[in-house]
Amino acid sequence: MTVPSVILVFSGKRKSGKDFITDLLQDRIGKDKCAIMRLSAPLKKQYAIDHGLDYERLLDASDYKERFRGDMIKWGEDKRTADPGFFARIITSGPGSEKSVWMISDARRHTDVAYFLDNYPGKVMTVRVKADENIRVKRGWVFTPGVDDAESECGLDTGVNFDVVITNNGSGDASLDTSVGNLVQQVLGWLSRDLTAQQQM
Ligand SMILES: Nc1ncnc2c1ncn2[C@@H]1O[C@H](COP(=O)(O)OP(=O)(O)OP(=O)(O)O)[C@@H](O)[C@H]1O
Repeated sequence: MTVPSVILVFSGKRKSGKDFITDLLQDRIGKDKCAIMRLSAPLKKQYAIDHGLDYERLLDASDYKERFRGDMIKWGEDKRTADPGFFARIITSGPGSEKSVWMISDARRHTDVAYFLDNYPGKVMTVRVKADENIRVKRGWVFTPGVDDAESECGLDTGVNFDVVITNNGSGDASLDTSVGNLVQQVLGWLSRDLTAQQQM
């Protein structure tokens, strides 16, 4: 099993900007050091295969993805209930797993967070991305019953003491720059501590 120096486990509501923030962090930390891993990626691939669908179209922000979202969520929940580490194990053994910083961009349930905390003690930072509802609407979010009130959206609303909370109401927001900058510094700090520890071994 590859063990990175830092694992950032992200969660947040739809259109809060999880992808935007993880992309930003990856640019700042460096693509050579940092991988973005999506728990939903193998879910979509396997769901597409099982249901004869177009995998590429499930990945983008199209209506196609929205049409299948509800059923796909249920299918994934059933898989995760049977084996909570099923998707996490797939993404952490694939491309990018050799890098020292992993960013899991879409944790949804307590079992997702628990998987990383249990398997990588001392390496995990939990990060919550937040955005005001009106901002999420401007980004295209429409409340969808069965999706936005499901466990996959609300499972982490309570019960996790997030290590970092990022408020992402827009790129002109100075607090966004500050919180991203602080997180980058923390990650670099963990990386250099790990490097020093390895050199002393
Ligand atoms: N700070 C920001 N400045 C400008 N645009 C942003 C910002 N944050 C997010 N966006 C834009 O808002 C849209 C939604 O963001 P993003 O895809 O990152 O959200 P998400 O939380 O990953 O959504 P989902 O859960 O639906 O996949 C994207 O078009 C993204 O570029």
